[in-house]
Amino acid sequence: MSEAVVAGYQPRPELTKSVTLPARPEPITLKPSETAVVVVDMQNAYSTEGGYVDLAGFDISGAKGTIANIKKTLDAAREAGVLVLYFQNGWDPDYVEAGGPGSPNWHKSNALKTMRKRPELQGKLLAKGTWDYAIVDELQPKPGDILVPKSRYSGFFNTNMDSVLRARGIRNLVFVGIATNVCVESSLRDAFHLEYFGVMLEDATHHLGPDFIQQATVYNVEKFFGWVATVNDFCGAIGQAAPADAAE
Ligand SMILES: NC(=O)N/C=C\C(=O)O
Repeated sequence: MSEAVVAGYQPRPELTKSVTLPARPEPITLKPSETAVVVVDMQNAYSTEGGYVDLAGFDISGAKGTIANIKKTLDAAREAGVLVLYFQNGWDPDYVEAGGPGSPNWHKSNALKTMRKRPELQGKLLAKGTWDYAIVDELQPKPGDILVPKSRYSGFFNTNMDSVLRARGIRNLVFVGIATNVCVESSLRDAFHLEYFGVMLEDATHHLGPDFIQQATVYNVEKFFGWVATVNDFCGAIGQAAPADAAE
């Protein structure tokens, strides 16, 4: 059955107009109706002083600028009718979803390791319902956005992400968030293997670790897994598709 004959279905022809996004290694053409912006783990844990990665000893001084650039990206995306999806990383308050010693996650998660080293933090890091788990105030989801909870680095693993996207005919994913080299890259790689076209906005992502690690992911995405673009280029391109009355 064609979607257009379903009662109550309201096609929005302006969203099917293609725009060309300047990107590396080459420009990519996107239809807003087939595109989603994926906001990766913009929780206090990853971008606010006193959150998990700060307590674990990572430098998050660049996170404020990343938040501002993501906000700009989301404003432009929503105005153009582009779907916005949020990943939210973490586990139940008892950390059952984190896995025990039989899970590599138990051994590699710096949140779990930090809590084992500092027992007074137990229950506070990345646990559902805590300040650490919450999305930062500046980027609170808006009506119509979709939230996908996840318990490992890739937002496609053990989540409904693929079904959510396929049900809406989404083919292109524009990734922003923290951390470039962990959850952003893991999710973009999985997106590639599931036949999605992944774009990373390099100035709306932030890395965990030395600066060269940001460049390593940019190289990987550009060369092997997708496309790299900037916030200004994305906003400029997607603005071409925004309904004429949206700016009034
Ligand atoms: N959101 C992320 O990239 N997370 C990275 C590390 C972690 O969650 O421990």
